[in-house]
Amino acid sequence: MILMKDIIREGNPTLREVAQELSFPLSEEDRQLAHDMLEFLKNSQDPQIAEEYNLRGGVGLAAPQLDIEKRMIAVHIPNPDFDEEDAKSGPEITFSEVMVNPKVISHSVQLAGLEGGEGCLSVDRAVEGIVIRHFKITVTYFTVDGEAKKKKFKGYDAMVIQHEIDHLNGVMFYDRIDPKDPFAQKKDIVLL
Ligand SMILES: CC(C)(C)[C@H](NC(=O)Nc1cc(F)cc(F)c1)C(=O)N(CC(=O)NO)CC1CCCC1
Ligand SMILES: [Zn+2]
Repeated sequence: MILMKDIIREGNPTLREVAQELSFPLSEEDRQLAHDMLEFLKNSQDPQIAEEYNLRGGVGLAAPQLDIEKRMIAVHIPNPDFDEEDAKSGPEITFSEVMVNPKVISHSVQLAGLEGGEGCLSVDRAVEGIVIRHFKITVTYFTVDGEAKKKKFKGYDAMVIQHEIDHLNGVMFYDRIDPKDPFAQKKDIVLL
């Protein structure tokens, strides 16, 4: 199983590399990697397992964070409004998938950012400021079995996916904080 010690931290040059596309069919090794990445996210969101193995609760992970320069990301996004007492609150998990060779093929003009800023499993410090991203994105990607997919994301899910795809291109979240206006007071952005 993937542990925090397997996640490389800022300063490791791999985090600034552009990762390579995978070809299909995936090798057994790449299929195992995909499984392990998604399992890490599920483990990290399980209070018992996270405590036992000292895992930071993660919603997304990109292969370069494991020092593997391949275009593969895993996301396991809880529904912030989920309430087990209220069936109307929707599913517990909004999106859970390993995305191979993901690509943003179009996006909204409208910008957005998480009001509380962002962090990163590879960054052991707080970096303040609004990370400016697209409010809506359309993404093509392949599943582990090589099935081509195209999906639209908006809001929080779109933020997570953009954060992970950035890792495939050597971009860190703080690269997208405007140093002259870190709290984006002068920008027309949707605060999430
Ligand atoms: C860096 C960290 C703070 C751990 C961040 N988690 C997070 O923002 N909230 C969270 C965690 C949960 F477990 C369940 C939940 F619903 C919400 C995260 O996983 N990432 C992923 C990452 O570092 N990928 O490389 C950072 C997020 C910042 C915005 C998008 C992803
Ligand atoms: Zn990250």
